Amino acid sequence: MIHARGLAATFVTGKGKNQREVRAVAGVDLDIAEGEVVGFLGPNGAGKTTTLRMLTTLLRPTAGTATVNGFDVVTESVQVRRSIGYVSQMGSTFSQALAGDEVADHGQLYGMSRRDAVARGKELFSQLQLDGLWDRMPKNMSGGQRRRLDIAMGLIHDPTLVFLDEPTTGLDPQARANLWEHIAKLRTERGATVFLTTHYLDEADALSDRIIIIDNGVIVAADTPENLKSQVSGDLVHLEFTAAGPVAHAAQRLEQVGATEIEAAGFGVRARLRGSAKVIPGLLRDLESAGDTLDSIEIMRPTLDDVFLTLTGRSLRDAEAGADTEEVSDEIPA
Ligand SMILES: Nc1ncnc2c1ncn2[C@@H]1O[C@H](COP(=O)(O)OP(=O)(O)OP(=O)(O)O)[C@@H](O)[C@H]1O
Repeated sequence: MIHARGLAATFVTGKGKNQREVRAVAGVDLDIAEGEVVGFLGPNGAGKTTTLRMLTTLLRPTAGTATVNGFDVVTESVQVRRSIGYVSQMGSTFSQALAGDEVADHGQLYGMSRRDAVARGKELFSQLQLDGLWDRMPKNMSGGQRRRLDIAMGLIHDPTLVFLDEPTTGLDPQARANLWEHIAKLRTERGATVFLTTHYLDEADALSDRIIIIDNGVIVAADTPENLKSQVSGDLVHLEFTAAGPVAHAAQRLEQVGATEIEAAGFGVRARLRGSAKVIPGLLRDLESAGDTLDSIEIMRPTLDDVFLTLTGRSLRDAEAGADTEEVSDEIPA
């Protein structure tokens, strides 16, 4: 479905002495099979949107090659565009038109007859829980409804491959969860392949068969969420005692059972521990028989943020905080 080799995009920004090159995407290889839901994850400015724009033919690669649905993104851009659905980060519904008309117009742009476009649009409105909103202006819809309308526009011509750029950004948790359901159904009910960018770790985890992590324009990992998380060195275990006394003993016991990254502070100790479900009961018995009174215990399974931290040495949230926030021009090549 999608194959890319050495895909790269470099932008030149500024003028004269201030001119500089930004390597937004620095040689990306991708292979995405039919029916996969792939989450493309990375901090702000990592190169997600730029990669997506190259794959959807909105931006010409500086180097490398890519085929989408068997068509070359540079020499067969028209065929690529016709065969995909694309829902951009900004959404596409700004006009004063009624929602249903916009969706049907969009279908006609793809060569559908008005009749087919309206019929298909109505079907999509019903599937995306937009019933009754055909004659409403998008500006009078809620954020979640507008995002689902964007998705209806992206699906009107029945593409088998759908690109979604940050589909749930700005939505409240309930609207996000609702959109997740619809995205999951794209595959289960329509057999679509979905390539979505996000910086929500929970979203990537919940929706994707496979996750591709990009950082500074380079892919740093590509695997199933489970495999990625199993690379992280164990669960995070946090033991809290009623006094400082037992902390040193607990840290020692944790070390003996193979824990790493042991940190003791105040009345507590935290560490990474592989197979914690098997090890913890014995450890607790030992502590109890030594008279160490435990106040609380918390065991946290590794998250995709831990994966990002292991791979890059930074937390995804810190990476976001330090992201390049420079204003950029929007170049769409001829
Ligand atoms: N048209 C442009 N001109 C100059 N620089 C650009 C342009 N588009 C993107 N960039 C730069 O390329 C880098 C990657 O940007 P991109 O939008 O692909 O990141 P992203 O991972 O999608 O980020 P976000 O999560 O914030 O959408 C950033 O440093 C950005 O400033």
